[in-house]
Amino acid sequence: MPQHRMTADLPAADPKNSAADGPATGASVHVHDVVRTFTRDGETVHALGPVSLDIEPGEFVALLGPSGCGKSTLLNIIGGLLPQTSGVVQVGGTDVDGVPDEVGMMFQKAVLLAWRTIRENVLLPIEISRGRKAAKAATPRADELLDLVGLGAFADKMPNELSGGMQQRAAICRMLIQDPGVLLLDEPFGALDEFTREHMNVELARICKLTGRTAVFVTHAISEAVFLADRVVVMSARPGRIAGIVDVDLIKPRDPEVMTSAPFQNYVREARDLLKIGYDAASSGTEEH
Ligand SMILES: Nc1ncnc2c1ncn2[C@@H]1O[C@H](COP(=O)(O)OP(=O)(O)OP(=O)(O)O)[C@@H](O)[C@H]1O
Repeated sequence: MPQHRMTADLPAADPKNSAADGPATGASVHVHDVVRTFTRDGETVHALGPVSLDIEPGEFVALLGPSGCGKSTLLNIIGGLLPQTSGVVQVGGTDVDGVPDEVGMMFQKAVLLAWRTIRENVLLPIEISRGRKAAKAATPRADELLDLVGLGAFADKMPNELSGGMQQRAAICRMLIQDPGVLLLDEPFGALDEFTREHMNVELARICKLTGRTAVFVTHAISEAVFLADRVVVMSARPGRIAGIVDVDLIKPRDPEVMTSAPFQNYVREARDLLKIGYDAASSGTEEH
């Protein structure tokens, strides 16, 4: 990390802090018999499905599965970035056709614009969708969100002055600025060191609990999935299907200490067994192309 970069501690959880209050609850997600194929070198690649999944408003779902099983494909279909080949996808009860207003997305890289300040980056989605005037009017809200993730003092800094974890926190604010009911997160902290990643997961869980938003979180990491989720949806190797679902009945908010507990380890084992079933099914010849 260059020396001029700054770091900031996350603020302690404050139940009274309502800066990220958006809709009272998150939106539902409905996925029914969704299939996605791609054409590669003239051949059809069966990447996903059929997959069916219903996610309740305010629920936190982790999509867990081996590399290439179609997790990102499913997330991008829910987020309207990629059309399904067949099947039905609804967010908030409405068919997905393009990126729904209710959806906010976050990826492994924060991809902040280098020539805009942190605050201006957070305001970018509003500027794109509703213009500069609306973005200016939303400045107090951007500052509230930056406060919420401990970046209040960094609003006027440029992205290259912040550490990777701080840039991801700014990306969380950018995702929340339009008050989306559903957060779609594709390995958002995968590029961060383990300690920062753990902090970010605690922070994300806190924001989701505080605001009641629905979240769909893609990960390869079993313990991360169990730590964050109400339900861990385990996918089999390509073509990705649901191998099974683990209901995680651990009180929230969760402290990282919970990871050493016996119930947590049991959930991890359950998810690992389901992953193994998915691998075995794929390697025994049921995998399609
Ligand atoms: N645009 C595309 N064209 C052709 N094949 C694709 C395309 N996008 C994805 N695929 C294939 O679909 C399958 C699923 O890809 P996807 O990225 O959704 O998997 P994933 O589970 O998210 O993987 P990872 O965990 O490694 O990111 C892979 O075999 C991938 O190569």
